[in-house]
Amino acid sequence: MQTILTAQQMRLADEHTISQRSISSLTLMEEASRAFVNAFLACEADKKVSIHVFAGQGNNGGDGLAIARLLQAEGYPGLQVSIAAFTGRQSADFSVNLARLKEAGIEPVWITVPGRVPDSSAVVIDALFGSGLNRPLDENYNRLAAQINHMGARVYAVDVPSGLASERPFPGEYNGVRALRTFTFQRPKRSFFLPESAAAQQAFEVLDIGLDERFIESQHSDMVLLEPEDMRSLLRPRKPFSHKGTYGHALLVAGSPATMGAALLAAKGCLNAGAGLTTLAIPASGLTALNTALPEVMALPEAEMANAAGLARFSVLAAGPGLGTDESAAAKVNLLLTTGRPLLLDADALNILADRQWLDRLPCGSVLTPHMKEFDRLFGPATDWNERLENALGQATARKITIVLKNQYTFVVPPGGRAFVNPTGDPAMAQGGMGDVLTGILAALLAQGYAADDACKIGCYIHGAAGMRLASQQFVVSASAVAAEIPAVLKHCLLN
Ligand SMILES: NC(=O)C1=CN([C@@H]2O[C@H](COP(=O)(O)OP(=O)(O)OC[C@H]3O[C@@H](n4cnc5c(N)ncnc54)[C@H](O)[C@@H]3O)[C@@H](O)[C@H]2O)[C@@H](O)CC1
Ligand SMILES: [K+]
Repeated sequence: MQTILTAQQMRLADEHTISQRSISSLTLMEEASRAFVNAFLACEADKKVSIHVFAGQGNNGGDGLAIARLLQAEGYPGLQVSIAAFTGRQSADFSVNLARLKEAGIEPVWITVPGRVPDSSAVVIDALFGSGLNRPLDENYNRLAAQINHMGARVYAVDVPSGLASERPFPGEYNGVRALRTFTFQRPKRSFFLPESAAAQQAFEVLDIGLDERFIESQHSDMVLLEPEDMRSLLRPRKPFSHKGTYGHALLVAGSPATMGAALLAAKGCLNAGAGLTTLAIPASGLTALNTALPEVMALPEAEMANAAGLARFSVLAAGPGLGTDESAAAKVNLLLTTGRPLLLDADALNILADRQWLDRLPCGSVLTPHMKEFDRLFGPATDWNERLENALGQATARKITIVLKNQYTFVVPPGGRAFVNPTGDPAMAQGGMGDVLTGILAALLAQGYAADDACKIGCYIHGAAGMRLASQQFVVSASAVAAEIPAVLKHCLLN
């Protein structure tokens, strides 16, 4: 796991590293700039490309000037450097790098009043502001950013796209530089995981600049990034002499006559993520489809969904995919709530909770898997994703539940004030049924005895990893293909 730092904590990590390694901040800046240049070389190998570096006067600008000098030494002749100096003072390391730039024979252009910038460059390096940005861009910088965006160049941002705040995007429409790619130092910034950052960058890559990892990991943070190694330590291998009873019995209450596919997808996810037994509670009209498509899965006769005592034999109770929100669906959710046992609820089960105001009946230890709209219906509207995430952090702790807030980067939010960011997934997975498969996977992991937070971390990770594996070969990835890929992904996560 990687702790995601605030801008202030990042500064402390810089200072700590500088004193611990007995190096100057200038040396660290040079190392960061070298790391940027190495990553840049991999993307822009043609040395004849025209490059325009836009630098501010802080340390991000200092990086920009060092990068320009290093790129010239790498043999890129077509370099221009512009320094935006509408306001503000030069940082000490900026000043030294300005002198070094001039020594290297590069004379920068100073932009002190708004005007037209030359727009012929194929590549822009954006080093106006980095993690020091602490207020929205004013009109001058906004205009410059608009001109850069208008150039149609391939924009590489240094550390942070200029205009994007590191912790949480500023309210309102994004008015900064729009980067193709950000090369960010040591850690992704917290705002990169919030969907509003899509306006500022298409992708980011993290560069190790040698900051002290022990110091970074000792910092308190409300956001932690999951990594492949976490799966290896969380996942448990199948045991010798084990049998189907060892791995739990999941009940999935799902499906309606028109949406039986959702129930089947959830059941397929559950089977493939290793539940010992999977039982589906579906309307009778779905039985033929179930027996044909998934012969391993059992069906619970509808009459048994009226008796809470009969549910005691299941090790996990899950509901939602394709369930509908009518009276009979609500009666099933009501029955599950009366058991007083932790529940796994998704999709329509969440809508039922919201519509009937049953949220306060939810037992501690439950897991909810809403996407944005479902979350807002349950917990109230939010003006932006940061507010929504903070609400999720508060709700999970207050209600002692785990909220899986789904998005490109899904947030697993257990009680305790930390959101675990899932890094896996691919746009090829943007298709109906994905959430149903995730619910089945989570049910299987809970049935196998994983704690709710661990089940959600593993489940989200392997679900996205399955999609990524398939997307490396395919344009689009279906939900049933993701479910089918899960056993191989689990094996890979355990072994690697
Ligand atoms: N501290 C270090 O040792 C290192 C810092 N590095 C670089 O330093 C950057 C951070 O540098 P700084 O802290 O100097 O900050 P920036 O260079 O991001 O910004 C410079 C200054 O601009 C001012 N400012 C903030 N918002 C503004 C706005 N909207 N309009 C006008 N002025 C505004 C602030 O006073 C800020 O300090 C990182 O992003 C990274 O690129 C790297 O060189 C690695 C090492
Ligand atoms: K920048």
